[in-house]
Amino acid sequence: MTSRKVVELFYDVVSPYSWLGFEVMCRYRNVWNIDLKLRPAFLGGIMHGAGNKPPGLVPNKFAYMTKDLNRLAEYFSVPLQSPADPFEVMFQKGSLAAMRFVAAVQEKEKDGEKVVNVSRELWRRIWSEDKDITEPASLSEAAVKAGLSESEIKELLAMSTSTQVKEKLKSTTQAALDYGAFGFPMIVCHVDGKPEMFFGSDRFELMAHCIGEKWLGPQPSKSAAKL
Ligand SMILES: N[C@@H](CCC(=O)N[C@@H](CS)C(=O)NCC(=O)O)C(=O)O
Repeated sequence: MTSRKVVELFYDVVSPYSWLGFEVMCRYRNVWNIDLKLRPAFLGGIMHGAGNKPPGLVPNKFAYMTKDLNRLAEYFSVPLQSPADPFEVMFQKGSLAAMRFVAAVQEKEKDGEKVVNVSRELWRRIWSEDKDITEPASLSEAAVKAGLSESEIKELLAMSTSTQVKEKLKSTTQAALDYGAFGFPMIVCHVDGKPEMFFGSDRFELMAHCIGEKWLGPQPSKSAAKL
């Protein structure tokens, strides 16, 4: 077997398209010969640093995205549902506290699955159940569902406001900007020592081609069973 290609996934739980990208990459991490590195970062910092603005602020794009996300939820089999007030959720409440919490989980926990599970539970809250992700009690509920213990959660909540964790989130966000990010999800595939950057959850076929793998659709285990 040739050595595994490193694939970095930059994401923020405020981004519904990142949820789709995340679930697909989690499904493919044992199908493709890749070493998937999760890179939780802050989309607000990307928008600011890249001089971009969220597509949801353009009324026609917002209307299109709402339809697009409904279709994609079904296509990707991800239980994504828009919250009642997406503007409040995305632009007023935001995800800074949540992403600092995910960064703390990544900093402390050796078990990478905890980052996967906590991220997924936060997405589920904001993009499926229309629940808050800004209050410590909300982060705590997500972490309990992700299987973390009360004592772990207490320590992680304290860590998430520390300078060390704030700097970690900042530096991951800066790393994404350095690769050329202007939005999320962003996937960086390291091919022959060169980083190849892909924006969005709609570039998997092209990405697979670039890393010499096959795109088997959004649910590779189901397609493999059919072959
Ligand atoms: N076409 C992409 C759209 C992804 C997308 O719109 N991401 C938002 C965050 S949820 C973003 O960062 N957009 C920046 C931009 O469109 O310039 C996909 O299907 O995944």
